[in-house]
Amino acid sequence: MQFEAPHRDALYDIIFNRRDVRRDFLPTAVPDDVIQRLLTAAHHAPSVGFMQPWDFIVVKSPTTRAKIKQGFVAANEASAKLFQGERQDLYRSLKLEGIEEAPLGICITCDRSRTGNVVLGRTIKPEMDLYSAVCAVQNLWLAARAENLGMGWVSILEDQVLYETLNIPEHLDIIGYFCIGYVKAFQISPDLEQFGWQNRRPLAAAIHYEGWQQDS
Ligand SMILES: Cc1cc2c(cc1C)N(C[C@H](O)[C@H](O)[C@H](O)COP(=O)(O)O)c1[nH]c(=O)[nH]c(=O)c1N2
Repeated sequence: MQFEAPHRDALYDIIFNRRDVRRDFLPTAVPDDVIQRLLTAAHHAPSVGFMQPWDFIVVKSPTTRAKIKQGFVAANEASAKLFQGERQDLYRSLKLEGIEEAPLGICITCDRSRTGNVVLGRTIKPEMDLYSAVCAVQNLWLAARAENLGMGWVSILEDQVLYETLNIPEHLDIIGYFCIGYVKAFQISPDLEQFGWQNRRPLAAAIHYEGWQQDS
């Protein structure tokens, strides 16, 4: 298949308009066929040795989400204390999850033992399976945006909370917990930029031609 300009433009629109969404969620349920499309997109991510090390745990129950939220609250309090003075005040003012507001949660795990010990492409760099699972995250994020669904990554959470609440087998690694739902509006720029936490770095500062230059 040869893609034309409208396909290309649509993909770039999705990439540039994807946001980490933690506020403005609507309670509208995400239909099962939409969830299936999202997970199919995630499942088509690249993976080292074609390991497909991910699993997807779909969470809809408000009771389960309330338990996960409790875990966030504890982790967020501990995290806030790591910042000092005004920075801590700013941290505390940020909305960093939408666990209870978003009607859908998805936990993505990584089975590092899937397909055996010696995996094509992971022989030298063992972390490649984890990176593969993160590729599934990004597919999910972009597919969600294409469905006009907001999605937010919640990493301010002890893994143990997810192992216990979601009954996740110990041999799986936890990649992340994601809040998903329709939203009132998508923000144009990242919340962390809007609220003065961190600006986008200029692209030029991130590009290095022919190797790392002394002054970069
Ligand atoms: C691995 C990882 C983990 C987290 C995040 C992202 C990623 C990649 N981000 C979202 C992050 O703050 C956001 O992506 C950046 O601020 C850029 O904003 P946009 O994603 O472009 O809207 C995030 N946001 C948040 O509110 N709570 C969180 O716990 C996390 N954790």
